[in-house]
Amino acid sequence: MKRIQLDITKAAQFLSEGAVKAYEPKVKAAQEALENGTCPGNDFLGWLHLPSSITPQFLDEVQAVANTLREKCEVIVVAGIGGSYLGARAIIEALGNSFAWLVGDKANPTIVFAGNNIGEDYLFELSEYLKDKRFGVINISKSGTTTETALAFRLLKKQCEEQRGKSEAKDVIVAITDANRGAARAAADKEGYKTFVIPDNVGGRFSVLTPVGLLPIACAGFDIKALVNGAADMEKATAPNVPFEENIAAQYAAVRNALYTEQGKKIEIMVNYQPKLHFIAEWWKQLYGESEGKEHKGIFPAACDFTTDLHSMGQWIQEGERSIFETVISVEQPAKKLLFPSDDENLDGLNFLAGKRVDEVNKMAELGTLLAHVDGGVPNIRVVVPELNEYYIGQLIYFFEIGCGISGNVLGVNPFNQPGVEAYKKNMFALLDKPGYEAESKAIKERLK
Ligand SMILES: O=P(O)(O)OC[C@H]1O[C@H](O)[C@H](O)[C@@H](O)[C@@H]1O
Repeated sequence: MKRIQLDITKAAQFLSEGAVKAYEPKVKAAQEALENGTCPGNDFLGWLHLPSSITPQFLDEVQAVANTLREKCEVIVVAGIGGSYLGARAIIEALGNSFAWLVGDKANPTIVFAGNNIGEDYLFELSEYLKDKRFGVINISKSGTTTETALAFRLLKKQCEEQRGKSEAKDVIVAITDANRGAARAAADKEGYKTFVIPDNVGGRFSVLTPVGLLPIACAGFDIKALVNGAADMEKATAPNVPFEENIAAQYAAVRNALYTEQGKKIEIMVNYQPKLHFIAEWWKQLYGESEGKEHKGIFPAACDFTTDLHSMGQWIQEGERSIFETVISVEQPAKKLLFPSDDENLDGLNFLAGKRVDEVNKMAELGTLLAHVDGGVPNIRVVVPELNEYYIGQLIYFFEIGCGISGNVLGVNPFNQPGVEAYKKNMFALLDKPGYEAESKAIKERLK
């Protein structure tokens, strides 16, 4: 099996000589602190050796529950937000057919997502769509109290029970939540749902290799053993004993910190050339954004889909403020093969491409863009993925997780908390007159007068 590769040469050229190497001691210290559990947030390190500690028996148990849902449901609604949503969606979309919901795939259930917004139209339209479907629900929330998810789940549970009857609904609703606390746990215990526990020491954004990601991914028909294998191989390849030059997570953490502190590159744009990777970037944005954006520090993680966004954001990237760098996920081999046909009339002038694979054009777009953006002053990091399958996606996931753990420690923040996300919730509850928020309600309404 191949390994994901990292090429930082087109980023390092923007830095002073030896700048990446200069980060070696800091990166080593960060890795040791993670390994020894001496870093800030050390009660959230359960993800660190998760891939190598998942047993085949556990994966069999997840698969068995997935098989039951697959048998009994034509649609499975995955309810969750943030870390309880993005990993599953990222992997399912990266591995799936781009038109999954249109192709009438009889072998696999349709997976849809809810609980990640409060859009009334979204929820109404979802419930309309589900009306004549045999559907099940995976209710995912680590805290078990997240409003968006709880709201969607209340609607979905009611609809599922109305359509299938309470006792059958019980068999197609699964909860993934805390072992003891939260409303999702209370409902699961009362109704007798099958449950999986999100370990206390695995934070939401690091939880994709727990049942949070594994169950929906298995339900979609993908190989969770290969996924975990890929992650476990990357765990080995990025272990603290791997020399700095060979450790791609250490290199990634070093180069992005060097670009940030030495060159003032405050925005990292994750770029893909395969539309099905869009949600990998969404997952990555939460991982790095919530981990590093605190104490008024941190690189802002952004994302673009190329070549799509070259026709919109391309101008800004080429010539706007020079505060950005790019991290490109480059897929070596597409899964499918499509050749450009020749055309006798050649009205579009594209006969020079006849007989070439579509990917050959995509790769030249990628190379041309890389050179243009580097010429325009945008440092470029390339993450090369051999192909999009479960094994390499597993590698990619762990690479970004460990890279994030190291990078956040090098930056000097606690990468495993997210105190800032509470501010909007407090205001929202106060504005909605949630019981227990009486004083806040009064204060916020004063401000709005
Ligand atoms: O899994 P839950 O407890 O429902 O949390 C879902 C998400 O929402 C929170 O507000 C946090 O910002 C995220 O880190 C978390 O992943």
